[in-house]
Amino acid sequence: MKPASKWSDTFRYAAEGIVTALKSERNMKIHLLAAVAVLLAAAYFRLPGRDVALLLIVIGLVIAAELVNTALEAVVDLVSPDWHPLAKTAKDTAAGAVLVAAIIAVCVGCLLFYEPVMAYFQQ
Ligand SMILES: Nc1ncnc2c1ncn2[C@@H]1O[C@H](COP(=O)(O)OP(=O)(O)OP(=O)(O)O)[C@@H](O)[C@H]1O
Repeated sequence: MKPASKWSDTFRYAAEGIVTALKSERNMKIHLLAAVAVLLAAAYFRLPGRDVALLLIVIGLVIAAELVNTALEAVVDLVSPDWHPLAKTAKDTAAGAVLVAAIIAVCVGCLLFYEPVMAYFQQ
């Protein structure tokens, strides 16, 4: 039986997974840059803590969806390197999950930034 891994190993493997996804997935880099830009904008417009918490939730949702999508792509490429309709379904639906999360994140961002941005330009 495989020996139980330590907590530190668990975190290290998870960090390796995140770094691998960041290096290999262009979309992951875009999501991360967008997240940093949104959080900087939230600080600039002094969004209340509750709104920042909502932004963190949707940012986490998008990044987690992209990580799962990356994992699924790797598994599909491993088990089905040749074209297969089920491989297509798996990859397309996983990509769809990222798209849904990203659309929700953009909607939440628009709702939260609308008032402070309008107030800024009406000054
Ligand atoms: N083995 C396969 N069988 C059938 N269709 C596939 C297969 N591999 C990829 N595809 C199709 O090609 C699309 C792109 O697959 P690919 O592995 O290149 O993902 P990707 O474009 O790199 O995704 P991402 O941008 O999220 O990294 C999939 O969504 C799917 O429709």
